[in-house]
Amino acid sequence: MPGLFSPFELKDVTLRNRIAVPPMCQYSAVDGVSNDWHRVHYNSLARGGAGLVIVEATAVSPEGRITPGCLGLWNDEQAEKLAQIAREIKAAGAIPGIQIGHAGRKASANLPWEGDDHIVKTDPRSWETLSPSAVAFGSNLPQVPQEMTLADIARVRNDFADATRRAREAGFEWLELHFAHGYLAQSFFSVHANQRQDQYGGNAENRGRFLLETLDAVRHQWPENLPLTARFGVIEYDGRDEETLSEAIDLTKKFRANGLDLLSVSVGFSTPDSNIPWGPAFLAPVAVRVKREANIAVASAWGIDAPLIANQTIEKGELDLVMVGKAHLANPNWTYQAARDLKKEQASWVLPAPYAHWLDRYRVSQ
Ligand SMILES: Cc1cc2c(cc1C)N(C[C@H](O)[C@H](O)[C@H](O)COP(=O)(O)O)c1[nH]c(=O)[nH]c(=O)c1N2
Ligand SMILES: NC(=O)C1=CN(Cc2ccccc2)CCC1
Repeated sequence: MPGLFSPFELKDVTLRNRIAVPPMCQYSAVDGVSNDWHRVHYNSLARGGAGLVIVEATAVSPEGRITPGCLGLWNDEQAEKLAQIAREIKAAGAIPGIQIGHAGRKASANLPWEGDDHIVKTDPRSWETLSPSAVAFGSNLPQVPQEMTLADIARVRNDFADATRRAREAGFEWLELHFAHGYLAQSFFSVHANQRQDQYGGNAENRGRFLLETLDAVRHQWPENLPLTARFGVIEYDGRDEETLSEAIDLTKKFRANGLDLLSVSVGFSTPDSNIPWGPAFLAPVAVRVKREANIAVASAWGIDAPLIANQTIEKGELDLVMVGKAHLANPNWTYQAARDLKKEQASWVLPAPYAHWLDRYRVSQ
């Protein structure tokens, strides 16, 4: 059986295969509350056969949203609506995951298809952004954020813990902390964004402190028997990669020692002046290095959407989980298509009975 379709056990959770739908913002919420767009979206992805479906970046507080259209988990109404989505993902045979995060200095932005830039301050929809230091990202996000006080840091850490409790009560079985893509946690780790002189800035240990403290606060709210994971930008492609990777691997070892079960390896996106080597599975070799050197289960994404390549990364023991993003927006049944490409005939292994029964038996076309 192709490695891609082998089950994956992590703590008390078993995924039916090694395919995950990574979090992908839908920018379709009002006041952070999910609606029918999200229900149909996540149901179709779960019915498509992936082993794990991770709900998009969900903000731990109102100012932690990237845009006004982002989901939140800072109140009980949001949690109740998300609980229905968790139930429906599970009913379709996938494990329900959710990513929680804080957008930091990338917050208060227009939807991607409405500018993808900071909302002008005179617009009542805009809000003040927070970051380790008063340093703007630049480019399309020029707003200078407020430097966080120690009280801000403690509050946001508690917001992560509260959102974790709500995620657990909503029935999610896989938690992913958003420590990547230039958002708040990544910014604390970044030499570009973090110029603090206190215990949260300067050397790599200090720049990792917020992430470790947040992991610790979350771990106390998340059940010991369910996977606790993080998506972390381990490389920036900013000319400092060896140093960043080495620091990131050291921090990942500390994450593992403090209860992290898997790392979803990604890019930092902390500076607009990066030189990303876009291409099929470009990040896979970096993920393999993190897996080997930090000795932790890893998932990775970024152009790993050719079934043969995806299957190869699993069978060669390079990745434990493949995250297939944009390809799932084009085809929610990507997993079924991959099963056919890999000649794993039994559609019933990846699709619900109303579809699989007929596809298994009466396929006249190729
Ligand atoms: C529309 C959309 C929205 C999001 C994303 C991407 C896209 C296209 N991505 C990144 C995504 O999870 C994935 O890592 C990348 O898209 C790379 O994988 P693919 O090359 O698309 O398979 C993303 N990543 C993340 O950690 N949290 C998120 O909420 C989002 N949101
Ligand atoms: N919330 C997130 O983590 C997001 C990540 N993205 C990563 C990305 C960067 C560049 C190209 C594609 C995707 C885009 C949208 C939101």
